[in-house]
Amino acid sequence: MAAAFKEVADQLVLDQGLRALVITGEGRAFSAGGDFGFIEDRIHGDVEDNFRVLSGFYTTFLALRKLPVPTLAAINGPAVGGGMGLAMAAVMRIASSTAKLSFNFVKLGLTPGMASTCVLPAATSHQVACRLLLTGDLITAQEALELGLVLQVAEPDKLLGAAQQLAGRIAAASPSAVATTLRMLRGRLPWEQLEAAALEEARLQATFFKRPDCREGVDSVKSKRPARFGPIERPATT
Ligand SMILES: C/C=C/C(=O)SCCNC(=O)CCNC(=O)[C@H](O)C(C)(C)COP(=O)(O)OP(=O)(O)OC[C@H]1O[C@@H](n2cnc3c(N)ncnc32)[C@H](O)[C@@H]1OP(=O)(O)O
Repeated sequence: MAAAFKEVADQLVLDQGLRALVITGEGRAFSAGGDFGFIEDRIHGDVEDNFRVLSGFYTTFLALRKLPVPTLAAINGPAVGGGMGLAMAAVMRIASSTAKLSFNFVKLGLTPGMASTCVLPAATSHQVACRLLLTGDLITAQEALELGLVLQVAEPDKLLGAAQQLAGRIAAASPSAVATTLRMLRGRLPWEQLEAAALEEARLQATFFKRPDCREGVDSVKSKRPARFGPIERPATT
């Protein structure tokens, strides 16, 4: 899916008529993040291989931030882990009133990915980033609105329309003024900084997959039971 996503993003870069992009999930979720099967592969994988796969995975989705037009995420259902990271790669987010959002990495015994430690404080506040990344709390769309994580909450049947309306208002503005404004807004969090954060996070996460806490975290999330994590292990370094 990441490869297909990158292919579409690469084609869209060439589309001179594109003014704004709306992304949403198919089915009832926006994205549940890393598939359990993919996570199992990382648990059994070699650290270097994990790093290669994770860095490719995360930088692919962050490619949304390289598109010359604003991307809006219409969060139609659960957005968790890397799925929430994907929503954060958009410049604005509108959530369905039924959506649930979480950066649940720590609940899986993992450190964050998708440059979340860099993107989330910049998009919200340091306090909000600390709360969401250190607890892995699953929050409602309404709470996400109060925390400034999403711009708007819409009823499920109005979600796509609300996102398309916002995209339409962007499309009606001067394309070159929008493009330059977007470039300046993005410049406050330069791509080099984002990429460095994504790579540092991928490097750390690659090692955390190999720890017993990850096995326990995944089992507990899958079976919806409280986790029994071990004591602090020797701090990992990048
Ligand atoms: C490198 C990448 C790192 C990451 O992205 S880390 C994050 C990985 N993702 C997760 O840990 C998400 C775990 N899932 C959940 O927390 C919950 O689920 C949700 C909040 C997404 C949705 O909750 P609810 O609406 O109550 O649905 P439900 O009954 O828990 O799940 C519906 C079906 O979806 C399957 N499912 C959920 N998440 C995943 C996943 N990540 N990979 C594969 N399957 C998943 C379940 O097992 C179940 O399936 P069935 O209907 O057959 O029982």
